[in-house]
Amino acid sequence: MGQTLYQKIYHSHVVGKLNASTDLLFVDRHLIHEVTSPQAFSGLKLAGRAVRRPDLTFATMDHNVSTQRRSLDAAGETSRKQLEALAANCDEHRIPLLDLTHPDQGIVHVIGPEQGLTQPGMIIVCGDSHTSTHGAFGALAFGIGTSEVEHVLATQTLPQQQAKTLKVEINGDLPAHVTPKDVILAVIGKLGTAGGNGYVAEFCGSAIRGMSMEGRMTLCNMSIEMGAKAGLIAPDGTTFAYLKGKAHAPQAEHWDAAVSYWQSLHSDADAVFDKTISLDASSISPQITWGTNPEQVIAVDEPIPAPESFSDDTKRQAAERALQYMGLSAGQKLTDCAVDVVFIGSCTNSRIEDLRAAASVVRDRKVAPGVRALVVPGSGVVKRQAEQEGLAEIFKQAGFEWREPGCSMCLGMNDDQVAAGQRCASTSNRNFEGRQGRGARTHLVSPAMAAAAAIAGKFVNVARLEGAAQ
Ligand SMILES: CC(C)[C@H](C(=O)O)[C@@H](O)C(=O)O
Ligand code: SF4
Repeated sequence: MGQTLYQKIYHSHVVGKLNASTDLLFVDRHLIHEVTSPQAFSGLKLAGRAVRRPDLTFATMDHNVSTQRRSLDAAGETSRKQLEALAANCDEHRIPLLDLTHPDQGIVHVIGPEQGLTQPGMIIVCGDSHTSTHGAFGALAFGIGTSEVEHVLATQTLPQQQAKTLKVEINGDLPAHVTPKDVILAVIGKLGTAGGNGYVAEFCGSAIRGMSMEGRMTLCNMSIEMGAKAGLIAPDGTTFAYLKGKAHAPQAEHWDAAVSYWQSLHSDADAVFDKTISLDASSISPQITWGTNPEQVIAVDEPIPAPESFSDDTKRQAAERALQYMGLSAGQKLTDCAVDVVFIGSCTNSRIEDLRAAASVVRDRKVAPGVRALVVPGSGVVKRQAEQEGLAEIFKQAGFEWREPGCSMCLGMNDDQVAAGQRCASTSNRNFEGRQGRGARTHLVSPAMAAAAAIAGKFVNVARLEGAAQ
């Protein structure tokens, strides 16, 4: 029987067997940031151990940084301490760090691919759940806990058990204005936030093949939001073209050898998946979440479902509670709801293509009065490119704030928060209670939809925004 892509990568990394079901896997890349690494380094110090492979470990500052000004203390005392600890640990163990003075600093899941650190066939881990993003390159990438971060720092290996395999097949053409963000929200809406529990998902089908690397990253980024351990896409010409020439990508004579290995990284025709779901791309409309988990999602023109429409008790109760928290009622249309804040950013949607999509909606228009709108590029590389392409100017002219790179308003860990009761159109990946600040109400959307909301001052189907570009 053939193997799935996941199984191929898993098996090629086994360096030891710990018991009947647990293997020890070699880790090719360990990415670290300021939030989940300090305790791991303390543990290492207590045990008197060194970092085993500082050359395979890479750090960036992202969660706690201020995107308003480049200073370690700009987002408060706790942030400053964590950022300083990261800098000291990287210095002591000779780990490369993209700090606030580095021109390429940015969100960990944006910088990895950009620097060519993320490559097909690798195992990539990070103390961060959205490490699944890197799966877009055909790497097995997943988030780990702080004690596992310590284990990887000390040994460059990780004990693992094999996950089940889930195939998510998406064929057909996406309608105009429907983006990879809408696709993954629709998949989560169908599968539920627990539907992927215990699985590694592989996305395939003609709609996936047609996506850029940025789009594939958006998709894999949110595979954790359906409970999957990781999301994967087999590498192809699009992947190779993206990687060619990147700083850490294989160079010169190593390139061809790497590509010929990468070409073997796909699920065999006779591989058997434990579960399969499929979706027709042409049936997907722009999506928006109405509740407090990413599964509570609808097409933007649909009415909010009634809690009674859920047959499952837990889901019904979750819907009731979500409506209360969100200040919404069943049957209401989100296109009748005003927005207070628009956030375009996060490791889901802060790459150049996301900013291009948003800018094409914003061009020659103005942010509606009373709406606070910000664009936070995912990295210094994205920021520079957006400035060169004139996108930054389009945003600023329209009344958006144009920021420095970082996680920003994706989560309330820095100086960007949504106030209690305010409604935010956000391109991030989580709409949990309090995620963007205590009492904040988050609606997850694509960059184009967020941009349209900023202009209209309320949620609107970007396809119907008068004279919408694209
Ligand atoms: C802070 C970090 C541990 C967390 C994660 O693991 O995902 C964060 O990035 C998030 O998005 O909630
Ligand atoms: S941008 Fe948001 S989701 Fe991504 S790593 Fe930062 S906090 Fe987590």
